Amino acid sequence: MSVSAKICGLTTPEAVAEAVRHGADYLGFVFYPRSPRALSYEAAAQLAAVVPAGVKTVALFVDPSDADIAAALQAHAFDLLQLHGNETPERIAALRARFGRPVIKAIPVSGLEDIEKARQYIDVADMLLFDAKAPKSMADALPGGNGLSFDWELLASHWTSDKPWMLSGGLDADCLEDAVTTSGATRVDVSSGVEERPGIKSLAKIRAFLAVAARL
Ligand SMILES: O=C(O)c1ccccc1NCC(=O)[C@H](O)[C@H](O)COP(=O)(O)O
Repeated sequence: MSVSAKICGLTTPEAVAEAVRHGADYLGFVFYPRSPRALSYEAAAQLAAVVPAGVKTVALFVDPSDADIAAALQAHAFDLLQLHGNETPERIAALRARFGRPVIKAIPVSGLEDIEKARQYIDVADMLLFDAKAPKSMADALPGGNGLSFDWELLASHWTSDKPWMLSGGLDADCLEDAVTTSGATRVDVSSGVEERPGIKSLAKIRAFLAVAARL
């Protein structure tokens, strides 16, 4: 059994092609202006246009307006929406209904209470993405893409729902096997761990990450 993989924060045609060639299942495009991976809708649409049908394109937002999502979907028919902010269950239900796209809801995790809080999204999101919550002391933290991990054991011990979920936060080719074995994840997501520096993906690290995912 291989583990499904999402490569997030892609910014160049070369990185998109490498991720597709080596078996990524999902490709994420970040629409959050403060991110070093942020793209315009037009730039992301150009990258996504060459992605083959079997690979899902994901448009990532933080507390978007309806107009933000409409503009992205007008530029390209992204397959899924990923919401990485403080979106409520009601907001997610409304966005799903309006835009007809499956929603991945990111859940920031630092402790057991965060796993419990995720339950409120089970009925409205199509998939959950458990990501590390940045500590308050990290002044320049983003809502995601910080290269931080959390205690993977929390998921194995406390997450009991059948709702599809992804493990995220601080993953790379070196820790992926341990992360998957410890958490029980069957889907994983990475950004910083396949980069040379923030916003610049490493083709070699993408290959190495996807090779581990494929053999797990
Ligand atoms: O990647 C970003 O810059 C980003 C900015 C704002 C919200 C979310 C963001 N990324 C979300 C992702 O899906 C990342 O892949 C996830 O947080 C894991 O990141 P990393 O720990 O760097 O692998």
